[in-house]
Amino acid sequence: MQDDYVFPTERLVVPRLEPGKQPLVLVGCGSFSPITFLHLRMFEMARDHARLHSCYEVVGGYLSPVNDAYKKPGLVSAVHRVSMCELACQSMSDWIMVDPFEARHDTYLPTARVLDHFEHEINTVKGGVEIEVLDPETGETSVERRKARIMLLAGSDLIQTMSEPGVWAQQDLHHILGLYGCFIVERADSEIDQALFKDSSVHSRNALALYRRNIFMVQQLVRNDVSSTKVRLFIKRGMSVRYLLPNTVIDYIRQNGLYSSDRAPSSEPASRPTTSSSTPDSLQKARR
Ligand SMILES: Nc1ncnc2c1ncn2[C@@H]1O[C@H](COP(=O)(O)OP(=O)(O)OP(=O)(O)O)[C@@H](O)[C@H]1O
Ligand SMILES: NC(=O)c1ccc[n+]([C@@H]2O[C@H](COP(=O)(O)O)[C@@H](O)[C@H]2O)c1
Repeated sequence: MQDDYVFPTERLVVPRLEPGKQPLVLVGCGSFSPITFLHLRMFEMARDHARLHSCYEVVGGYLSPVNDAYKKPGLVSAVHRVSMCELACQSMSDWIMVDPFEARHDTYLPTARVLDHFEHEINTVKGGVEIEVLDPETGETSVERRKARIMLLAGSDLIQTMSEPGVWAQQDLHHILGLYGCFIVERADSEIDQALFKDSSVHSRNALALYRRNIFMVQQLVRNDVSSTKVRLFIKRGMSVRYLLPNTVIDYIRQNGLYSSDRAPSSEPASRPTTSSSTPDSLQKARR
């Protein structure tokens, strides 16, 4: 990891928590090649869902673009993907941040390790997040620190892969779903089979059923089916992608000539993870 890395915290909000609510930080892991409006919208949907239907209040949101070593087709260099995510957040959001830690790491990082990084930075290094506390007797407010819950934010296609063999290490699933949890935004072409979560199903011993209470399903009340794959295809064909992603990102893509040819996405050398079965190659094979 490079020396100039600084964990971004400048957009963490300081909410006045209602009684019984706990602070929550959402971590969106993905390729973001390129980032679309739907990726940003996922954070808004999850924040509403948390406020209305859970004991959590979102205090921060992070995009964590995957490392180049993930080698997913269509992945342009992490330098570009991080830049596009930063442009999107700067121009479109006042609370979503980009953490380049995973993208800049020497090797691919399984999602469990990425969430550990957020837990470490927010709850160990910072000692938690700031929240506003109201003294009911005096009516005065003060700011105090509380540990934040860290959760993964993903689309329903990702949670489906959690029951596919070879994509996730079992110990990672127990770690991600048991220790952290996730907000899952439904995706048009990835209907969730509820049997995945039922104790009586054949999946009852798997992590999805075991930690069902830590998995929050977020309905898309206004369906948006945009995907990075479609955006890349449109650009390659010379078609318009306006209103599918921020103009700042469209300008960046044009200036850097991204996605217009089948050029290899990155020339950076990638080393392999050795700690679990979740190697980039095994993940991509399992998902083909
Ligand atoms: N239209 C969508 N609805 C719900 N979730 C989505 C949608 N598009 C992306 N996501 C989710 O956003 C996260 C990050 O997306 P990522 O860039 O990895 O995938 P993607 O947009 O499907 O890209 P690609 O098309 O390159 O596979 C993933 O968890 C994915 O499930
Ligand atoms: N074993 C793992 O940790 C594992 C498996 C599959 C996807 N992921 C993550 O999910 C995110 C999205 O991946 P896809 O773009 O392949 O859906 C990426 O950040 C990737 O690292 C992690």
